[in-house]
This record gives sequence, C-alpha cells and structure tokens, in this order.
Amino acid sequence: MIYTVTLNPSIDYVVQVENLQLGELNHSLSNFKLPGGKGINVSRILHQLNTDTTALGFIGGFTGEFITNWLQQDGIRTDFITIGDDTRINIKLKSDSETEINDRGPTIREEEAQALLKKAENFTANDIVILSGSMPPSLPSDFYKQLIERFSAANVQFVIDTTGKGLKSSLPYQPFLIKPNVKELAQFFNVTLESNEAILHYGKQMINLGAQHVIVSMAGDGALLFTRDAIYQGISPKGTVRNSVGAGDSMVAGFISEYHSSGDIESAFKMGLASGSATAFSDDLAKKNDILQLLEHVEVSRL
Ligand SMILES: Nc1ncnc2c1ncn2[C@@H]1O[C@H](COP(=O)(O)OP(=O)(O)O)[C@@H](O)[C@H]1O
Ligand SMILES: O=P(O)(O)OC[C@H]1O[C@](O)(COP(=O)(O)O)[C@@H](O)[C@@H]1O
Repeated sequence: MIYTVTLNPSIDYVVQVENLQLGELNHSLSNFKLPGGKGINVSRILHQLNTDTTALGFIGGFTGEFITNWLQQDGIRTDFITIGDDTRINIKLKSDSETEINDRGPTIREEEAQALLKKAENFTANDIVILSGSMPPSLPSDFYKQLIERFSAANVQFVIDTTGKGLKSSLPYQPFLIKPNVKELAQFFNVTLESNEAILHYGKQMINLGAQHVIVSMAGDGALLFTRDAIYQGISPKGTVRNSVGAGDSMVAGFISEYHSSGDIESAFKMGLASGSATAFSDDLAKKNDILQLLEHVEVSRL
C-alpha cells in the first residue's frame, strides 16, 4: 500500500480577481474550494492513476469535514487522526500573477500527535510512505524525524517533500525520493542558483547527503532527476497554465505510481513530468486522460 501523510492539510481557496488592487475593494470573477495539502494532492493523483492509496494525517473541524467528504466521494481511502482544531484554509489568488497566502496550521495536541506516531509503527517493508508538506507549528520540530525513525526500523521506503529541518533530518535515512523545486534547493544550501551548473552541483549534493533519487523541479522549464549513477533532464510539454497549485505534488505522485508498477526510473520520471504539467494546465488537479495525453509530449534525456 502507498500511504501519504499530510501533517498540515488545507482547503485551497482559489480566487480569480481581474487587475487586483491592494488596499482597495476587489470583486472576484470566480472562486472555488479544493481539498489541499501536499500529501492529499499526491493521494488524489495516485487514485487517478489507479494506484491504491490511503491518506493519513491530521484533520479537524468543518474544513476538515469538507476534505474528508471530498476524498470519500472520490473513493480515496482515508485514515486521518481527528483533531480538536480546524484544518487551515490557504488562499490562492489569481490575477496578473499567482499570489499564495498559506496559513501556519492548527494546534495539534500531544495525544493527537502520539496517535499518528502509533499508526506509523504498523507499516511494513511492503509499504511506501509519502511524507509531504509543512508541519503545523504546534508539533515538535523533530516530528518528521520521529516518524522516519519508525519507518526506518521496519525497512519502510519513504518519500519526503518538505523543506528545512524536516528535509535535513530525513537525509541520513536515505529517502527513496525528495523533490525540491529550484527555490527550495537554493534555500536548503543557503545559496543563489543562477546557472545550470550550480543546480547540477547542488542536486548531486543531495544524493551525497543520502537521498536515493532527487527531482529538482523547475516549473515550465521541466526538471532534473538525479540518481546514484545518472542525471536525466526532463522537458515539460508546453500549454496554457490555468492553476499550477499542486503541480509538484502531481509530479511526485506520477513518479511513484509508475515506479511502483514498472520499476523503471526513466518511465517514472516521464510520468512525473506529464502529471505535473497536466495539473498546471487544469483548474483542479489533473485527470488521468490529460496526464496520458501529455505523456506523449514529454522528453527525457540522460546527461
Ligand atoms: N508552467 C508550466 N508548464 C509546464 N509544466 C509545468 C508548469 N509548471 C509546472 N509544471 C510541471 O510540474 C512540475 C512541478 O512544478 P513546480 O512548479 O516546479 O513544482 P512545485 O509546485 O513543487 O513548486 C514541473 O517540473 C513541470 O513538469
Ligand atoms: O504544506 P505547505 O508547504 O504549507 O503547502 C501546502 C500547499 O501546497 C499545496 O499542496 C500545493 O503544493 P505544490 O504546488 O508544491 O504541489 C497546496 O495544495 C497547499 O495549499
């Protein structure tokens, strides 16, 4: 089974405003609410690609109910820990450019946190766990490490898509995949990345630090995949961007879904690229047919 863990789910409230004026009254042209949070997005795309998945994490309040109901209506298995506080709402403002306001997240009580750690003790070496996104500030700062120690003890393969301390502390445990975008890669090493050579250098560094596979995603410019013995460059298909929220999560899902079924790293990378772009070209996350259509237009070469 492929589990996703979303410590900080969200409702993504996507609002379109023409010619946004800060400090003025603006009227929205359209708005929609989507279940969000990185692991939840990964589960939604895995499900589109007919890959069995269960979404775990913390969920609470009326906002949490919205997410659980949506996932259940889509037929996606969930096994969330119910919390006393409300799941957050993140604002995605579309005007001439895309602006995001992400909330820090709800309060997680000690017993709620313990309940998730207990669940993490039940995974086996046949499972893959995808840990994605930020942590609500009320969790101990080493919470990802606490989860990973449990996976490592049971030889569970894990993917981690987060930033800062959570990512850093995971590397000695050899995550199967990490997927920083270029900005996150630069932040991790506290550098500016202005050339391809620099991106190649720091991508390789992530492998040296312990990751088994690293995808450095670059939005419309595609992505680089680093393995322990090769580097691949992926070119994304061109298209009209409608809503790129969740493109990175879709890429992780496409990669893991294909790797899980074929075991082929290059095909997995192609599916990741197609899934990311298909989401960027959709209002909501991508649908299976859109992903498969774009797959024919993805190009991957070994550097
Ligand atoms: N504007 C775009 N055009 C085509 N593909 C895109 C675009 N934005 C994202 N993608 C696809 O989705 C992948 C992940 O997007 P990116 O924005 O880099 O990740 P994140 O959402 O994590 O910041 C990219 O590598 C690419 O394959
Ligand atoms: O957990 P974080 O880092 O605060 O991010 C949460 C946000 O990221 C998303 O999962 C989208 O992520 P990506 O665009 O990186 O794929 C949104 O659905 C959500 O609002």
